[in-house]
Amino acid sequence: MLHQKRHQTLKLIDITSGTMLRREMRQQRSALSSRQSKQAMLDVANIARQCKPLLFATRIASYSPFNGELSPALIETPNCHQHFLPRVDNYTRHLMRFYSANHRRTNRWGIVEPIPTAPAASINQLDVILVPLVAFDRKGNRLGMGAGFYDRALQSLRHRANRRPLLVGVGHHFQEVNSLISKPWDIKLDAILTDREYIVVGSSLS
Ligand SMILES: Nc1nc2c(c(=O)[nH]1)N(C=O)[C@@H](CNc1ccc(C(=O)N[C@@H](CCC(=O)O)C(=O)O)cc1)CN2
Ligand SMILES: Nc1ncnc2c1ncn2[C@@H]1O[C@H](COP(=O)(O)OP(=O)(O)OP(=O)(O)O)[C@@H](O)[C@H]1O
Repeated sequence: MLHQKRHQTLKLIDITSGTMLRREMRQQRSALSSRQSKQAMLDVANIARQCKPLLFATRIASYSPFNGELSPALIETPNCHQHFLPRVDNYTRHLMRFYSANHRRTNRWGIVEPIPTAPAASINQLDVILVPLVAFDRKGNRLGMGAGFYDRALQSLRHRANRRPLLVGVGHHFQEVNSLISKPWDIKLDAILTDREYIVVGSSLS
């Protein structure tokens, strides 16, 4: 009951303040035990089998989880022969790009990222981008870490309808909220993959 009340409150907070929602969700994520995180990792891999674009994709950008993010590490991508990871090149200029994941190091936040000499991928060379998130809604709105790295990195997709990567948000089911306010710079997700379901945005099936 208490849990339900808290959940309802969260959904209201969401409408007024992304900052508070972000803090709540990040706390909830970090509070998961390692057993729960491992189970969620197995569950999301299972659900990902319904995501056909992932099975066929040859170039995929994913992320190396930190801060309680749901790990995509066990998701099967049988046709992927080029794997990319994000790297923040300039924190103050909010510059993030995707680079080949073949050689990696750990950065100042403890996130595994490609080394400086790794080849870069332009956004349109990618088939699927697995996007980490702090909160999401079923309309494809996403709340991230709050630095605008993904929104800026993906902004070229704003007016591009064809030949664009599929943007698949990945998060725990409890990171869903009723409705997030869409900001002018936000790039919407095409789908969301959780440990419980694969949600196709705009599909009545989801
Ligand atoms: N797994 C994963 N990798 C990712 C991202 C992500 O969200 N998830 N990013 C998506 O953006 C980029 C990293 N973005 C980050 C944004 C904020 C903070 C962070 O911890 N900020 C501190 C305060 C900043 C500081 O002074 O270091 C904080 O929020 O407490 C870390 C990474 C690139 N790689
Ligand atoms: N394409 C853009 N051009 C200029 N500024 C942007 C752009 N995208 C985001 N920003 C700025 O970045 C800041 C953070 O945006 P927002 O709160 O939407 O981040 P987020 O979605 O939580 O983070 P991220 O995109 O890194 O996952 C905002 O203040 C916004 O002004």
